[in-house]
Amino acid sequence: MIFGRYPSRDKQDKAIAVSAKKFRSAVGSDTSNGLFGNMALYSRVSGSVGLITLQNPPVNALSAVVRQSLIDLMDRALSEPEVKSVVICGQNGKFCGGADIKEFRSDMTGPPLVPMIDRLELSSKPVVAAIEGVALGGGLELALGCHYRVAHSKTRLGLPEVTLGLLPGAGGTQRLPRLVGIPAALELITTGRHVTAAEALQLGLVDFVTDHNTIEAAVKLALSVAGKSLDSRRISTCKCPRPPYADALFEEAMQRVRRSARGAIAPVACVQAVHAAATLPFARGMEQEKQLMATLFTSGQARALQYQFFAQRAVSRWSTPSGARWDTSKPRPVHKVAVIGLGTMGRGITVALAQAGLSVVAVETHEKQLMEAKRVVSGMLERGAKRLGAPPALDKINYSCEIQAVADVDLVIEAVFEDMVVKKTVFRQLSAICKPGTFLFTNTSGLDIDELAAQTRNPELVVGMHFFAPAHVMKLLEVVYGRRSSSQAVATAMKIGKNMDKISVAVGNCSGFVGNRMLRPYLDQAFFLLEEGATPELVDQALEEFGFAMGVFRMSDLSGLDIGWKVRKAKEMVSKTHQDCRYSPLGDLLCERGRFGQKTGRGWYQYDKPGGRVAKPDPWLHSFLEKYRAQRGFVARRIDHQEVLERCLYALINEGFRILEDRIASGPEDIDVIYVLGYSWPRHRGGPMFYAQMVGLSRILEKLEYYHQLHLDIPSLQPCSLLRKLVANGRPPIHKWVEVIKNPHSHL
Ligand SMILES: C/C=C(\C)C(=O)SCCNC(=O)CCNC(=O)[C@H](O)C(C)(C)COP(=O)(O)OP(=O)(O)OC[C@H]1O[C@@H](n2cnc3c(N)ncnc32)[C@H](O)[C@@H]1OP(=O)(O)O
Repeated sequence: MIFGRYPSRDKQDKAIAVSAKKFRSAVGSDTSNGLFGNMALYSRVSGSVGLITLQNPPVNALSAVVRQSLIDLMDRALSEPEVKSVVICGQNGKFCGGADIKEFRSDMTGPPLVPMIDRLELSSKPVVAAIEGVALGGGLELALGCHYRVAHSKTRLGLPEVTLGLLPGAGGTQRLPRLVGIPAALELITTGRHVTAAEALQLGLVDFVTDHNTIEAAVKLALSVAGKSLDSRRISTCKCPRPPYADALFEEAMQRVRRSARGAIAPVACVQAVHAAATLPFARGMEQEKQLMATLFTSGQARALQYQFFAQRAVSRWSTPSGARWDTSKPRPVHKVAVIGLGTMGRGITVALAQAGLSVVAVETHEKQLMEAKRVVSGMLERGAKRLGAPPALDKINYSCEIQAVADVDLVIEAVFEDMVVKKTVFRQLSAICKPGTFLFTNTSGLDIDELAAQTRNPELVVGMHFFAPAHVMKLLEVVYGRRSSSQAVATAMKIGKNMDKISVAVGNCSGFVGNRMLRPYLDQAFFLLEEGATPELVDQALEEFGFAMGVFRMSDLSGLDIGWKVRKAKEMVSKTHQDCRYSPLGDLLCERGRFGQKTGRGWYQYDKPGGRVAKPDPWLHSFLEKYRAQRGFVARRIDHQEVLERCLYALINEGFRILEDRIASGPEDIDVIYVLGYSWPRHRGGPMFYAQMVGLSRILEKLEYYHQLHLDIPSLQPCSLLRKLVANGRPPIHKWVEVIKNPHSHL
């Protein structure tokens, strides 16, 4: 079980591509002497070709048993005199998803990958990789050890190890640049980007691409190259092509990864490893790769990134406190969806739905706005289609000014203005117009789902969908179940999210849900720090050094200070007197002066013009802060980066524990996925709850207690009782937290 979730169903792919099995029977091959290695199959096809099929569902990962089987079966192929060449393929139309990432968390056993691939390359008989589906990480490195590579046209290839905090440590950093050149190798290895078969062919990464039976094509090639010299086919023996501008290339790559990686160490190590390929003989380059890998492999960043990899998959196995679960709740089929309100969010949602192949009725009440929305949506679809090389899904959308147009849809996503009164009116209308059983989903960033559901005849059909802007681009979707949402409605929302290529996280209903609820104490601390003597520059610098793409104030300037101001005014926070509980009016005061951020050219920073993007420290703001402090009795003191991080991040984490305790999120992975995908939490730090574990729960508790004692008027700094309980329970690892939450008397 991973991270305390339900284990996934065996996701054996019903392969589209013709499988090795089918091919074997099609060519009437010699399977009678087939031998089952533990997780690879050996057979002889076309008389003289040894066919090795990796068999480790769902992605044929190179686990210890697979590696051993591969070695045994290669030995067998080499020892059989009738066998003149070898083809390696993967079961179920997937070549190989790489090393088994689950093994990284335990003591590695079984034969290592590097000598296995070296041995393969040294084989006296030609080895052809028949690549279908995916060849990723160790899977591609295995293919690079083969002498020839044949790929199906639908295959994706890549070295995504950097996204797991690693480098392609099975020779990938040394063989890839020798094969495709330094510029392409640098780009692929430092980004982990997958390439299509067509691009792979262009790069020289594969020798041949087929639309037909890949194994048949590979066997044909294997037959044709049998007995031929392999000297030029062993990549490790090739010289790495070194362009004259190589030094500048490495310099530029290093600068790029340092800039974009924001403290992540793996991309830097990737550049260093490729540099070794360019400057050292293969064996010494491999030594360098090994050394760099050793540092990465045990790093906290690798643990964090691998945790995030599994967390993003675990969130699909959702559950609610009332007992609804992913594996017992069936989504209802949805063919036609309506989107109500075609502002920025509604347009993005319309695009995402149409791109997912759903029929969409897009509704906006005013003709002029409808036409404008149609123009923008069509443009977005056309640009997206161009990128993907597919036709735009323009005909999937019908535009209407009439809300009655939604009468026959299966599902509505309401995306009108974020205002409870407006939304309630729309929900009452929808409830009256829609056919019975229509799901009514609302796009909201924090409004009460139960209050909206109460406006309808069937509150069980109502679910919240918190999209993130731009809605057709951002991967995250918070699916918010209310008190009365049916499990079918939740399952349907999760399924629609998946269809739109989102990572959906099911969360409970509360003000701000998970993401925005945790943001509140974080923002509050940032304001309080300004009151106590910090500047926006200092706070932002601390957060950016931590790994956020933008500090809180630069982010606030970008999104517009007026948005939060409107919300605070609606909640009457601006006008209220705050007696027991500290409230900073700094944001409100800036808005009152027309400083809305980038759009007005002034906010927490100054910009050269309204709409300008380069933030510069603003002397006006510094003197404004001084006057503010003097008027309100704050004595400015020196604040360092450590305090900024502790106050902002620990307050946010504390709210995360409250969310877990309230069962709004069903596990820490939910929170961590939401923060990494929706709030730019640095991925190499895993997410706020994973970070809390890395820092140590006792330390977080101790620091919160300390700051709370200093600021008794800030309740969000008061340590949550779940945090205390976890510390009292001996600080269990993150995957055991759920046990403590579910069983308050648990003694782990
Ligand atoms: C040194 C390091 C070396 C040599 C490496 O090779 S590191 C691994 C490099 N490979 C990768 O990073 C590939 C990771 N996998 C994927 O990108 C995708 O899973 C996929 C493109 C291969 C397939 O995608 P999809 O069809 O959408 O399926 P899922 O992503 O949902 O995955 C299905 C389940 O398989 C588990 N999985 C996938 N890859 C691996 C792996 N390499 N090792 C172990 N397990 C893997 C994945 O976690 C899913 O299972 P659950 O988590 O849902 O239980």
